[in-house]
Amino acid sequence: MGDLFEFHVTATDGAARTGAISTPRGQIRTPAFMPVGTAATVKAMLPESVAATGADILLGNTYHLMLRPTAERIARLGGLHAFMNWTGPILTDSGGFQVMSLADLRKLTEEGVTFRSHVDGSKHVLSPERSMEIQKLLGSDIVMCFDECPALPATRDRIAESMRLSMRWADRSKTAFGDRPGHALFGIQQGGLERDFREESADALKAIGFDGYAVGGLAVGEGQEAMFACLDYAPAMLPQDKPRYLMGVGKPDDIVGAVKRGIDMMDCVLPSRSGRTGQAWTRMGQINIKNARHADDPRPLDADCSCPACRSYSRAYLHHVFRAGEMISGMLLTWHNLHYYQELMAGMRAAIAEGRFAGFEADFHARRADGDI
Ligand SMILES: O=c1[nH]cnc2cc3nc(NCCN4CCOCC4)[nH]c3cc12
Ligand SMILES: [Zn+2]
Repeated sequence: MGDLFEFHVTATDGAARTGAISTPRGQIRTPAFMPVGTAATVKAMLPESVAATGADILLGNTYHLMLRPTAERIARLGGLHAFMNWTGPILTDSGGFQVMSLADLRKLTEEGVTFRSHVDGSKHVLSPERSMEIQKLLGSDIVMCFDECPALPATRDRIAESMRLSMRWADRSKTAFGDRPGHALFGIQQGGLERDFREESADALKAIGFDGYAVGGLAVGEGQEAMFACLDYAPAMLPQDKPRYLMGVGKPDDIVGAVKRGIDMMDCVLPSRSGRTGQAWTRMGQINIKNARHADDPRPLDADCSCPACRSYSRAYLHHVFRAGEMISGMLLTWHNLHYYQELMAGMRAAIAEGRFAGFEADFHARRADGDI
């Protein structure tokens, strides 16, 4: 019996890789996109619908679940998989990123972060140890280290100080995580856009040793050009035989550029959040379905898309239900967007396996019109 958590690269094309992560709850085909299931649900989707889009793994947010319904209650009810009826792998984040962006009255020390819930004002603590305890109670398959992600732009001193704190927290996370066969702990590289700090962070993480490595500290306002410039060197600093996870990314063209640079896993609220606001992502570009010009259009969003929205509904219908504020509007566009994202991942996996990623990338950009279509 091999390791319960194992990553196999089956083909490479330049820096791009394709393969699979085997876990006790099933395979994760890489490169993989993880839909975000913030409060134990991918908003507007049934779990079986999320599976039908081709997603192998979901992301759960520790910050939200620890506040409501609490990790202890989810554990008493059998863990997050049973609770939300998702039998595949789940990755949970550590809560560190969201506590800094969502909570009130935060106080950050070497120990961790104390804060008040944005839900009911109750006081809470997050630390490497408490984050590991929460993620264990949730039963997640891939656990993220508790880290600090500095907002950009930031001075080199601030970036170095924050990165070194995150590395001390990574060590404490690993100690608190312990030895849990079949469960993985991922470290998170920090260092902003500073090559030397990225190297120092990668070295620190490799010395501790993790089952996978995330590239953190990006998609925080630096812009695509600066993010790609960092991805031109940062992923290669991480072990090539372990999964590399780029956190919080992104738009379809961000995703193609990240996979090109050696990223194996990504997550983003964009396809689901923008689906609820009427923004459809397609192989031809973006469609804002609320725009009046769709009111009489009998065509589907994308005639080549096999999702339920494109198979059975016109742009005119989607325009109507969005304008009328009907619940089906968010359901259909979320499903389409998640389906499109998974189709993009499947297309890249096949292209890398067949050594034609450059052609895939060229075709991806050639198809996309600028602006609304
Ligand atoms: O270093 C990190 N450590 C732990 N979690 C993270 C999460 C992160 N999420 C983003 N970006 C998210 C950007 N989203 C784009 C769509 O709209 C919501 C924000 N960057 C991130 C960096 C980190
Ligand atoms: Zn569709």
